[in-house]
Amino acid sequence: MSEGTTVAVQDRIDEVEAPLRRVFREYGLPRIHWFAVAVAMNLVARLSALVPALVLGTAIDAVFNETGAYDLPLVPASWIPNQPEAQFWFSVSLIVAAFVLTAVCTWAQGITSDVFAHRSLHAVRVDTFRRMQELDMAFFDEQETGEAMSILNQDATNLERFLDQALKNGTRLIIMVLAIGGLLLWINWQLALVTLVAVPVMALFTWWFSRTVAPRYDAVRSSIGDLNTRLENSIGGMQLVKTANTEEFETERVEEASWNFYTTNIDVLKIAFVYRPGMRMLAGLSFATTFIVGGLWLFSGPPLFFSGELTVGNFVVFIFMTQRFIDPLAQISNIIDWTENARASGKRIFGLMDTPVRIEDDPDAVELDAVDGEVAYDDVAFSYDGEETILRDVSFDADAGDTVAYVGPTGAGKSTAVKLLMRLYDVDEGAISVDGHDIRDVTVGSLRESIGYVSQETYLFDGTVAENIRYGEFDASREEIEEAAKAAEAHEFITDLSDGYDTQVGERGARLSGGQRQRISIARTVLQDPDILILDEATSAVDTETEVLIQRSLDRLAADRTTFVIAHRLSTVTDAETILVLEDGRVVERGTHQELLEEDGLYANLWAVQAGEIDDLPDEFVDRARGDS
Ligand SMILES: Nc1ncnc2c1ncn2[C@@H]1O[C@H](COP(=O)(O)OP(=O)(O)OP(=O)(O)O)[C@@H](O)[C@H]1O
Repeated sequence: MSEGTTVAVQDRIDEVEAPLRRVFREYGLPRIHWFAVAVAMNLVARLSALVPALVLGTAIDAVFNETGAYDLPLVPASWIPNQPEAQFWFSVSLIVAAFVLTAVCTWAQGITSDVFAHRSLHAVRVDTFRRMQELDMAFFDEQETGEAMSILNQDATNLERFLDQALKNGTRLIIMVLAIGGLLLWINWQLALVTLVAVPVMALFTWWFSRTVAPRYDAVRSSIGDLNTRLENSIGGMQLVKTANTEEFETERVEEASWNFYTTNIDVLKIAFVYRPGMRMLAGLSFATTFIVGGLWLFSGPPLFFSGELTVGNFVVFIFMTQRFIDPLAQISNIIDWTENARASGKRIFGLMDTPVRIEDDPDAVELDAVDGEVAYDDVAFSYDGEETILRDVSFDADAGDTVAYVGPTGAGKSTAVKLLMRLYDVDEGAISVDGHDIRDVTVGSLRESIGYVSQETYLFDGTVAENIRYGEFDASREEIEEAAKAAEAHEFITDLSDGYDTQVGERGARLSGGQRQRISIARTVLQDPDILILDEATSAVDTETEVLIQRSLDRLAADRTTFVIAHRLSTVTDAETILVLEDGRVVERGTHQELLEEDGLYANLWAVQAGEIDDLPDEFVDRARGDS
């Protein structure tokens, strides 16, 4: 038995490892030059931001108190003037220059890190969307639209915030901790140890937080997907909601999904409520201890086990620097927040990207061109879930130009049979061939290009009538579009619309009637001029008058090409070369209309009911259609 078409995206999500490393490797590395410039600018900006405090401390001791020599790290002694007044102005110039440098570099760093993040995410979003389109229909059967939208929108945005904010602040943090830590140790290593003792404690606390919060973020991401699905479903079905008077019911369902989102968020916040103030407290403690020890040192010499000298200038630098050192440390909570959120989102994005594409071109696939339209099904069997067989032993040959009709009770597998021809799903057993080529040996693109599909569920894109007819044949001229519309009996109503072919159809064609939408979709197929045509209950959604119009255009469309018709109304298929009667996934009768009437089986019974010759189907057929048998 085959594994069926089930696409378990959730399983893939669970299997994704180190998603952020992967984002960086696959999307960050190709744009690493932007990141490198951002890091360099960050480095210069952060280091130059330390200069004013350092210069101030030195100036206090050397210029004002005259208790120390004027020397600065990395500044050659020959540059430093000897006179106190000159030293004062030298200090002022350094401080101003440092401020300007910090501002310029911060600006440059902001731009480059934004460009890096947004370009990387643009690529992630487009790749994810492309991948999603490559997945077979089973993915779209199972995946809710809202969930897919939330992966493309929110999850991508979370990654963007990681690449932008988290990396920017993360590098800033590393630079600050290393630079200031080093500087403090250089100025007075003993007092520096007092300040730095907070670092390992904060690191441990952060490690605990990120481990505890990670699974909770997975739940948040999943609950927002559910909420989006709920909203998308309710808004998409607004007509039904209104006519069924179920606004309250829908509100309750949205409320439930929204509440679930709230509770998952609160689960994260419960931990964050401990962590964030905890980090602030540790930061405050570190600052206060440094201040107390340093203050006592200045008043009455080194306290406790400390030794050596601490000048006023040193103390001022320490207080400034400790503040600058502690602030980014306390910001770790935000970085962790962004990172964990992005990690959960990255798993969902890569889970989708890792979902295998099962219907794709064989490496040796050939283009299917100049198609005659011979179609053969050879012992085809298929199941959607790997368990319940939907089609079995389906075999027939259709010559080029033939019309093959599928008839039979609802759920017999008629639509499934034609979907297999378009490779929306692959057969489990047997084979389908076009012009003698197994459809798995030709490119999916060329196969689908040679098939036109008109179904009862027409889908129009938001845009004009002309754009919808041209969809897929983007080079078509206005004349060709109008010719196609005329052949589809649509030209007249289109010219009566307010803007003719330039009339906006509204979302999903909402401003048009069902029959009008149907004729636009037929015009699209006329323009496509396919070699093989599939009409899946193409006239079922319209009134009798429109049906006559549509049927006329369909007959014209079907005239010279191999056509598959699925019809409940048997009067529309009496001319078919072959009628296949499907029941429970098997072909139970086959032949022309006349032959099948003579056979006096299921088809003859269905015909008799539709022709009004008998009032009802025999009970056994009704039971079977109900699924009682
Ligand atoms: N995407 C799907 N996933 C799982 N099962 C499906 C899917 N589509 C159809 N089925 C099942 O396959 C069986 C055949 O469905 P199909 O749409 O081919 O029948 P049909 O003969 O075209 O019915 P109808 O005349 O009502 O359109 C049904 O039992 C249906 O529930």
